[in-house]
This record gives sequence, structure tokens and C-alpha cells, in this order.
Amino acid sequence: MLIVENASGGYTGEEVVKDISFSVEKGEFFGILGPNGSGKTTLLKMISGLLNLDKGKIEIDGKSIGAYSKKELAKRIAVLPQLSPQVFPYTVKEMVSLGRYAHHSGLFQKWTKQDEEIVQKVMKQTNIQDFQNTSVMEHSGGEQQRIFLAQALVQNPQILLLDEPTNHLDLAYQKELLDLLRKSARNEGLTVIAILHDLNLASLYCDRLLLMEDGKARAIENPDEVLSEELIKHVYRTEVIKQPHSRVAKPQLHLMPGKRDEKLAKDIYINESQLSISREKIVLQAETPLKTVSSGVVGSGFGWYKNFVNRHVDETYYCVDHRKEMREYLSEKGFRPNQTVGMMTAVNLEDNSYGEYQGDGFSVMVVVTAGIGAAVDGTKSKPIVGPVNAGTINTWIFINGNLTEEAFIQSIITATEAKAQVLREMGIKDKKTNTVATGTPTDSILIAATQQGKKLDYAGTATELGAIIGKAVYEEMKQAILNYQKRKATAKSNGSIG
Ligand SMILES: Nc1ncnc2c1ncn2[C@@H]1O[C@H](COP(=O)(O)OP(=O)(O)OP(=O)(O)O)[C@@H](O)[C@H]1O
Repeated sequence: MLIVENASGGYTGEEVVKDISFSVEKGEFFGILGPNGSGKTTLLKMISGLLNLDKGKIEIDGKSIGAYSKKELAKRIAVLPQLSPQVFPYTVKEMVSLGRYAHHSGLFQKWTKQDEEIVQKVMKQTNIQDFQNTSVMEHSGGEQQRIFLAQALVQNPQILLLDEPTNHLDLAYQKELLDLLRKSARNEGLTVIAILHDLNLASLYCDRLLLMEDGKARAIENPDEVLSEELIKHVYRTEVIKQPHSRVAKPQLHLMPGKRDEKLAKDIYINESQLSISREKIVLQAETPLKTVSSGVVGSGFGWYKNFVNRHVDETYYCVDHRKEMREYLSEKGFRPNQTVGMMTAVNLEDNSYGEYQGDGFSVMVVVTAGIGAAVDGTKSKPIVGPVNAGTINTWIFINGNLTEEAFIQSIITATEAKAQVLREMGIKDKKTNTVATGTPTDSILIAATQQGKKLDYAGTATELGAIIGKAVYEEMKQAILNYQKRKATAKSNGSIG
């Protein structure tokens, strides 16, 4: 529908846009990105017919934009310019209604029922209906942005051009505006071309992106391709980290702050002096957050956490919302849930075993609590309906080193293999199947690293880190199970329940 071919142009004596070619389909949401001064607004002005081309052509539906009369072009293209402070002596509704001008045949054409309907519909969509009779000047930048968007939408264009439309909007209205634009693109075939500075919003909403650099098209592709770390670093001269969005299949970019935070810059080292053990809980408190991956009741997945709590609960513990209950427990005990990984176990915490293991330029500390009363053979287990026995094997692995995400995941594999080997060697069986157990139904693990010091790319068993994790988990798990068995045996010979 829109074709830009070898377009060049700009202002007298200065070619700003240089030889750009792309096309945009009907119903597409097309984003234009680029650093300040790269020519985005100039390109948008060329598309809207405000600036003439020096070279090349721009066509809508096969016809050059220069061949359309102003009014004909206004029926096809509406523009939402960058908001600038100006005096608007109109009410909100009057301002929006000006957008219908392109559809009127003469200056004095009567206001029709259709005009009224579309104005009301769009004011409702843009959430400005309630203040339609107030003066435009009374409103905040964000509200004015929505008023001008409504004015552009009532024009009922085929193509909507927007220059930084989310600029003055708060988070909720940014989402609302972009949702509305995407819906209009999908459902009504509106072609949306928007200059966006927020690369993450562009990733979430745009079908394709044009990345401009010094007036040229540096890339025209889908967001995943355009938002590559290398390309963004090159064009914006800024270091970014690309990560997948946690809920949708779109990339997001994280800025790397130039100067490290004072506290982060401090050297941290995890060792047993930060551990405190009581009958009620085992706690490790780090001075600064550690990068963690865990299956904790609280703080699961990847995150940065300072507090690690393994809490003893009664064997009969049952709670409909155990996550909520655990968060409440942590708060009560003075741990901020957002900074804490919390696990539970019915195992006697005195049976724990922990130890530090030195590697070449890094070290590992492992803390294990293990109860094997509910041991299962994971290859033959069946889903449990109803409350699950809270007796479990909880494994904590702290690493004084700088791990890749790959190394975090490999650490879990290596530790799990070591656990299975301990159970096999100790002849611990699944009581139901009478086969060797591989764990318990509710085992939990955490890997937490300081992300300082030696770079540790891998943690498979072929690496030094993997070998140390394997050995550390093997030894501490074995000891924890021996402690557990010993206490059970003593309790039995004393005739009491352990
Ligand atoms: N009216 C004008 N007359 C002359 N030069 C201009 C005019 N408007 C912009 N320029 C110049 O054209 C270049 C590109 O400006 P443009 O506004 O297109 O960039 P942009 O990518 O939209 O930037 P920003 O992200 O800052 O909005 C700049 O060097 C600017 O100084």
C-alpha cells in the first residue's frame, strides 16, 4: 500500500534522508527507530507530503503522493505530530471534530450524523469522552496527546503516521494507546507507521522495524532481527543486553549502567560465616544480591536475591495458598519477600550438611537438608492427588564466580545427577516400587552466584566447576542423609518418633 523507493530529501542545502527504500502493507504496524537526528521525523514529513523529495518516489496505492490533492491525501494519511506547546482555543470535541474536515466537500458543509457517530466512537476509544466539553488548554500533555490522536483517527485514514506518540503518556496510557493502534491495525486494516524511542515497546507492538542511522536505513526487519545487541550497540553507541520477554515471544533490551553501583562494586564472598542454622530455619544472608535460579516456593526462576531461607514446617503442613503463606512468614521474620528465596521442608534442620569447596579462582558452598521418607523412583512415579508430604531434599549451591546462564542450567543438571548417584549408592528405595529412588516428590534446588571474579562459562561434568559441584553435592547430600538416618535410628531405639 505504501512504497518508498530510493527516497532522499531534507531541508534547503541539506540532504537528511538518504536513499531509503521500504514498503508497508495494509494493516501493518511499522516502527521507525534511530538515534536523535538520524532523520526519522524528516522521513515522516516526506511520507505525509509536508516535505518534497529530492530523489526517489513515495507512492500510496500505486500513485505518487505528489499526485494527490491535499484533501485527497488527508483522506488517506493522518498525522499525529510531536506534541509542542501551542494555544488551542477549542473544546476537546471541537478539536477532535476538525479531523473530519477532509471528508467535507465545502467549508460550510453540514455536520452529519455519521460525523457525530465517528467522533463519539473515537473519543470513547481514546478515553477522552468524559471531558469532551472542556477546553483543550486545561489538559495535561498526556491528555492532549490522546485528543490529537482522536483527531487523527476521526479522519478515518488508511495510514496513520505518529511521531513519538507515547512521549507524554504514563505507563498505562502508553499501553492503552499502543493496544488501540494495534487493534485498529489488526481489525480495521489501519496501516500504522510510528516513530518510537522506546525500543522495548517497539519490540512488543511493531510487526517490522526500520532502524535509521545518519539518514540511511541500517536495517528493515522484524524486531528480533533489528534489536540485536551488535546492531543497537553500533547504531546507538550503547551497550545493551538482549533477553526474551518473560511472557511473550519478543525480545527486550536492558541498558547496562555505565558506572557500577557503589554497593555492587564491593567484593562479596559467600562462605559459612553468613549461614545461620536453627531448628526453625536455615538462613544465608548475602550483603548484596546474588544472581539466582531456583525452584523455591518464593523467588523461583531467575532473579537477584540477598536472603535464602530454608524453613522447617510440620509434616502435616498444608495450606491452600502456600506461596502467600510463605511470603507472609518471610515478612514476619523480617525478610523482604522480593529479596528472598524461600523453601520449605519437614526435615529436621539439624540433619543438614554443608561445606565449602575450592576451585581454581572460584569456590562453591553447598548446603543440603535431606529427608528420604518419601523417596521416589522418578522414572516410575505417579502424580500425587491432594496434599504432598513436605519431607524433601533441598539443595543450595552458592558459587563465588561469574556464571553464564548456560552454566546455571548445567549446574542444576550436574547437581541432580550427583543426588541420584548418592541415593543409588546408599540403596535408598521407592517403597511403592521397590526400585532405587531418584529423589523425593518435592525436591528443591537453588544455584546462586556472586557474578564476580572468574568467568565460568560451563558447569557440565567435563568442567572444573561441574566436577566441584558434583563432588560437593555428593558429599554433603550423603552426609545429610546419614545424619537423617542416624537420628531416625536413635529415635527408634529410644522408642520415640524422630
Ligand atoms: N526544519 C529544519 N530545517 C533544517 N534542518 C532541519 C530541520 N528539521 C530538522 N533538521 C535537521 O535534520 C536532521 C534530522 O532531524 P530529524 O528531526 O529528522 O531527526 P530525528 O531522527 O527525528 O531526531 P529526534 O529523535 O531528535 O526527533 C537534524 O540534523 C536536524 O538538525
